[in-house]
Amino acid sequence: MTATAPEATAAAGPRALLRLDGATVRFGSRAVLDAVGLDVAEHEIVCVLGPSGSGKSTLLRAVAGLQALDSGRVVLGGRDQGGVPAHKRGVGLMFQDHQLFPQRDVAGNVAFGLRMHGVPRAEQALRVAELLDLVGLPGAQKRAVASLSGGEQQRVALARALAPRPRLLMLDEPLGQLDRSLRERLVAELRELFQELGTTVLAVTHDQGEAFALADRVVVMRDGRIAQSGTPLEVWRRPADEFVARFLGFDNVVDATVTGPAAVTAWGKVPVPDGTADGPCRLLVRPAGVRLVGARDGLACVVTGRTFRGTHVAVRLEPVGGEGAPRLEAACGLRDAPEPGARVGVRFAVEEVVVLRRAATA
Ligand SMILES: Nc1ncnc2c1ncn2[C@@H]1O[C@H](COP(=O)(O)OP(=O)(O)OP(=O)(O)O)[C@@H](O)[C@H]1O
Repeated sequence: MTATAPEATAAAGPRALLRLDGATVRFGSRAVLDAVGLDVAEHEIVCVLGPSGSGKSTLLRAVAGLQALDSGRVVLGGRDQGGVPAHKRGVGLMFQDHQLFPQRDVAGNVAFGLRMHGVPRAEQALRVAELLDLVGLPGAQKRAVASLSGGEQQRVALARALAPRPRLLMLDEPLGQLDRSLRERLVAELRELFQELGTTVLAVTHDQGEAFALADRVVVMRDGRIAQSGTPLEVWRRPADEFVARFLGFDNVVDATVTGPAAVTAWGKVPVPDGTADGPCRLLVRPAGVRLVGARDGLACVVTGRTFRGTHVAVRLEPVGGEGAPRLEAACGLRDAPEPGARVGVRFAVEEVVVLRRAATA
């Protein structure tokens, strides 16, 4: 049975460098990759995102040739990779724990793939110098790996993966071990670097911030299937179903019955976008669409908490007296956020309302 979302196969068209077609991996009776269809276009940066155990690493390993498929195909550059061993696939891999060789210096690590390919020594040295410049470690050839910081080691690992000029670079939680501020800086640098080099990248991460900052296209996985595929903006603005919405941290989700321009919900009437079909559905209201008004207006709520998020304050709200009405989160300006305990009214802004597809049951 093919359970791939329709968006999953549509993105890249005939210029796909990588195509997965019905890719399935089973461990025992469980399909860890379940008929996955995915195209990655030349020069595209695709990030696969999903909770732990959703099959992200298995997908990478299958593309790399480190995990055999039970059915389906991996096609690279138009060629079916069935039977092609990992070292002949021309893909670069960088793993979370970056596995540098501790007994070799930086140059020895970066040149590893070049030595394997029999590149002459003088050429190796030139390429190593070029790559160290590129990743922001000029002149680091002779440094011992153990003397490098985590971020520097990550850059060496990246230089090593890029050295043989792989046609596809695959990153598994590339920045997983690093602290948040370094990760944010490196992810922006990585994106610029890949764009400059025209590298085609397939990365997996469970960190949505990382995926959204790095990718041209985000693929959200759930239980071995693709739940949604789209540009970061598309996925952010229109999460396809409740699973994706909640995975992105959107928890203002409620049962609704649509009649014309509004839906009846446990929060009262919520306006819905033009063209929404009448009938029952699940609705998401992004926090930016939960507008606080005077306590006598709209849905009566009490503020139960607030968290500063840098650019805004996330205000948690408990509807008052609404039988079973789910809690809400509102995004408020830094100066407008009410205190915990305050009574407020809530109105909903239609531009932040999303009708969710029913998630396929896992
Ligand atoms: N060799 C194996 N034998 C049996 N089960 C396996 C094997 N490799 C992976 N699995 C199982 O397959 C599922 C998917 O694993 P995978 O590593 O692909 O997930 P993931 O999304 O990358 O998770 P994480 O984010 O935790 O790395 C998990 O439940 C895992 O336990």
